Amino acid sequence: MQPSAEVNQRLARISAHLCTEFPRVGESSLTQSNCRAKGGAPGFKVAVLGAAGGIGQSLSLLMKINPLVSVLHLYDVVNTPGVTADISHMDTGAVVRGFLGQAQLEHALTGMDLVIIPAGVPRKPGMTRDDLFKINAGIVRTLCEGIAKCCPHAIVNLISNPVNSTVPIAAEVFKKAGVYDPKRLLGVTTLDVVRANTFVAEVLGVDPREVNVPVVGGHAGVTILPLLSQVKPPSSFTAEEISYLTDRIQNGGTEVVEAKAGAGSATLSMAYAAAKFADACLRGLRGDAGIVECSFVASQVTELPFFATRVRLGRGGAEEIFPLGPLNEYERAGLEKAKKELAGSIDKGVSFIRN
Ligand SMILES: NC(=O)C1=CN([C@@H]2O[C@H](COP(=O)(O)OP(=O)(O)OC[C@H]3O[C@@H](n4cnc5c(N)ncnc54)[C@H](O)[C@@H]3O)[C@@H](O)[C@H]2O)C=CC1
Ligand SMILES: O=C([O-])CC(=O)C(=O)O
Repeated sequence: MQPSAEVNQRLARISAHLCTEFPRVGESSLTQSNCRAKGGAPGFKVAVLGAAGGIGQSLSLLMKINPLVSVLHLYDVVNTPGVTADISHMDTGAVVRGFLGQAQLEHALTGMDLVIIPAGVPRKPGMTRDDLFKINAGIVRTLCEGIAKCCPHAIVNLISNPVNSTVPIAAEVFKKAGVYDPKRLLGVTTLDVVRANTFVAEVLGVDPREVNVPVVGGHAGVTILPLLSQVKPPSSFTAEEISYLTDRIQNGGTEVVEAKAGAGSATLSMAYAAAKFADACLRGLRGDAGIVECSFVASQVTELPFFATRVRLGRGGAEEIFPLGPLNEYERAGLEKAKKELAGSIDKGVSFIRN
C-alpha cells in the first residue's frame, strides 16, 4: 500500500525538525535535508559510524555534550532514526543529524572534521578479537572508502576490533585512494590506559584521576603492554603486583566479555574512553598545546609499521610520536612478545586490502 501524501508530509516535517536525513515511507531514493546548524555553537563536525550500537549510543550521547562539537552526524545500518530523535532532544549546542544505511554514508561523512568508528561485531565468550576480523575487516574497508571520498582530511578514530588489523586496513584503503596521511589515522587504545589507571590506583590506594599509566604496543592480549615503570606519579610495585596488574590490564576486555556472558563486550567504559580520546583530538585540532594520549598509529618507534605509544595531538592529528622511554627487563620481555603477535596482525590487515 502506498503511504498517503499526508503521511509523507508529516514525516518530512519531523525529519526537518530533527535535522535527520531518513528516507520517507515508500521512497527508495534519498533526499538531502537542507537543515542548517541553527543556533549551534561554533565548533567541529563529528561523525559516529556505528552510532546505534552498544558503544555508539553512549559515545554519541557523550559527543552531544562536548562543547567543542557543533554538528554531530550519527550513522548506522540500523536504528539511527530512534537514536537520533532521542539524542537530539538534549539541550546542548551540537546539532544532531541521523543517517541510515549505506546509501546515506556519503551524506553522513561530507564535511566532517573527526570520524569515530565503533561499527562492527563485538566478541562473545571464548572468542579472540582476531575472530572478529572476518566480519569487521569488510565493514572498516567500506567505511574508510567513504571517508577517502567524502572527508579525506578528517581525523579518524578507529575503535572496531581487531584494532591491530583494522588500522592497517584503513591505512591501505587510504593509500589506494591516494589520500593517506598517517598522522590522521588513530587506533583507539584509550580503554587500556583507562583500565590501567583504575587498576593501578586500586593497588596504590589513590584516586585514579591522579594516575597516568602509559600503555604501548597494540590492543589485544599480550600486545597490550602497560609500562608500570613509567607510572605517574612515580610508584614502585612488588613482583606480584606487576604480574597481577599486567595480566588484569591485558585481559580487561575478556573480563567484561565473560561478565556479560554473551551480551557483548565493553560498551560503557569504551564509550567513556572513546569520548575522552575524541575530546583530546578536538583540543589538538583547536590548537591546544601539550595534548598527549596513547594511540595505535603508523610509527617508527619499533621495526613494525604500526605501534601504540604516547603521541602529541595537534592540528594535523598525531604530530609527534614519543619513544618508548627506558624499559625494565620485565617490560623488554613483554615488548618482544607483543611485537611478535602484532607483526602477524598488521600483515593480516595489509594483505586483506593488497591481495
Ligand atoms: N578499541 C577498543 O578498545 C574497543 C573496541 N571494541 C569494538 O567495537 C566494536 C563495536 O562494539 P559494540 O558497540 O559493543 O557492538 P554493537 O554490536 O553493540 O554495535 C555495533 C554497531 O555497528 C553497526 N554496524 C554494523 N555494520 C555496520 C556498517 N557497515 N556500517 C555502520 N554500522 C555498522 C551495527 O548495526 C551496530 O549498531 C566491536 O568491534 C568491538 O570489538 C569494543 C570495546 C573496546
Ligand atoms: O575485549 C573486547 O572484545 C573489546 C575490547 O577491545 C576491550 O574491551 O578492550
